[in-house]
Amino acid sequence: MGRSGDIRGDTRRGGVPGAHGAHAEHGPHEDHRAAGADAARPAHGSTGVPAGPGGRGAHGSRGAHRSWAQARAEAVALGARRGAAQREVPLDRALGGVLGADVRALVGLPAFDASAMDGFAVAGPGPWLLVGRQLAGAPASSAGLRPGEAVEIATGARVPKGAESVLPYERATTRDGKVEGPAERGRHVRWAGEETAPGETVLTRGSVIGPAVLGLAASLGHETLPVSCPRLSVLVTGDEVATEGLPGDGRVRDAIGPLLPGIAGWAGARLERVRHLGDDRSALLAEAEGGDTDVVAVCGSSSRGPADHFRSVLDDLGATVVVDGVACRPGHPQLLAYTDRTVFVGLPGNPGAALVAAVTLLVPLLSAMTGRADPGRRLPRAALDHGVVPHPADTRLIAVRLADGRAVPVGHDRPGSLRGAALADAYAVVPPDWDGAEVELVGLP
Ligand SMILES: Nc1nc2c(c(=O)[nH]1)N[C@H]1C(S)=C(S)[C@@H](COP(=O)(O)OP(=O)(O)OC[C@H]3O[C@@H](n4cnc5c(N)ncnc54)[C@H](O)[C@@H]3O)O[C@H]1N2
Ligand code: MOO
Repeated sequence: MGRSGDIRGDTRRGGVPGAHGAHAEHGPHEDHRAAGADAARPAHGSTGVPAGPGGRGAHGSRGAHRSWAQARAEAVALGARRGAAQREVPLDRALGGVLGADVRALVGLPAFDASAMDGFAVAGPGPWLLVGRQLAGAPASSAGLRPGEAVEIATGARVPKGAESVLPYERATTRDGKVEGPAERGRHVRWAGEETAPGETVLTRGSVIGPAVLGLAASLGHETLPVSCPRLSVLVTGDEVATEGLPGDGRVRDAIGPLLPGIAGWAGARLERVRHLGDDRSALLAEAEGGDTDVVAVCGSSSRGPADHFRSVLDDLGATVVVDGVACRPGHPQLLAYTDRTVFVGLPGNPGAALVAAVTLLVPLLSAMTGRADPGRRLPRAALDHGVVPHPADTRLIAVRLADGRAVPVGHDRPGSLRGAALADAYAVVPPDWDGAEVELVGLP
């Protein structure tokens, strides 16, 4: 509804008559939030936003909005406190996981003295009498070499005892069963343990298990790796939310369930299941109470409407609420809470806002649970279109493409839409006091 999704209209100063950039991202329907949402907010947050009538938000809030940076910091701190169970996973299933413990070398690398070249292993000064051949995988003769002797040797073959170097073919001359050439003491042999000592720590907890990690682990003799992987389940609420078919006539397709497996995997977690509950409070309570995962994300119940039961369910569970509202646009209705068993994250129902909330709370939480760095925070700062207007109180997250070191808004980034995010490489983080300097970027998977 309302204005075109063109970013020029949405974010450039003066692009829309009378529109402030941040406010303009909401359609006319939602414009009550431009003026009213601040008043409708929970009581004083760190952003200095005034409370609604009676000192509480118009929604009867009990909490205070966290700044966007504080909210992320809270999620990281909670994730680090909770951690995640680790289990031994066979190498062929560990790709993409996160190491739950340091990995040590079970053997030194190389594990034996091995030739680094095809040629001749030689002992003492030359010329050398050729006494045999040593191929890779073959046992070395126990006698070894005496000074003045050589064996023809293949790359990767065991270097016999007594040999001091390998003379590559291209530097050797052979005549009458003898070898000559400029052998250099110690050269062209990979000596046992010279690269990695036995017992040395080669990888640390929190490292992402990529292909090279798997190869390294195998070369060090590991069959399994300690993988730490928080388990996430998702509860999608909303009677209007359908899982198939064409949207319309009051029904929307679930756009959050399909994006969360990728978010979870990116953050080093595993999404166990997505359940659709309608607006049934008792079902939400039962699922939240009986969950067997480390983290439960509840979608579409983060506001204070008549069918938003998440807060009262958290009350019933005796949960401690850490974050109740974040001073960011979109995505301000977000929640972070925990019980002894479970961490809960509340994502707004508007899909574009849900993705912003996911990178604000869920990804930092899950990555901190495994001790890994937040995958969204790998990008350097970038210059941003100066036409972007900051929100007076909230941090804006603006979908951008990255080109030549600049962040270029892609538009289409209304809270209810994922179109902008689908086109974007990252969100540009525009704090309320933005002065046009380079902005932080939060990468998207
Ligand atoms: N009086 C106020 N009303 C609202 C405020 C406010 O400050 N004061 N904030 C608005 C904002 S911002 C958001 S975001 C939403 C968040 O509300 P909920 O998390 O409770 O979500 P719902 O109300 O259930 O849904 C919002 C919107 O999103 C659609 N939806 C829900 N789930 C899905 C899904 N899985 N996939 C696609 N679309 C979904 C739903 O149909 C609604 O259109 O509250 C505002 N209200
Ligand atoms: O704009 Mo709401 O902020 O859609 O989360």
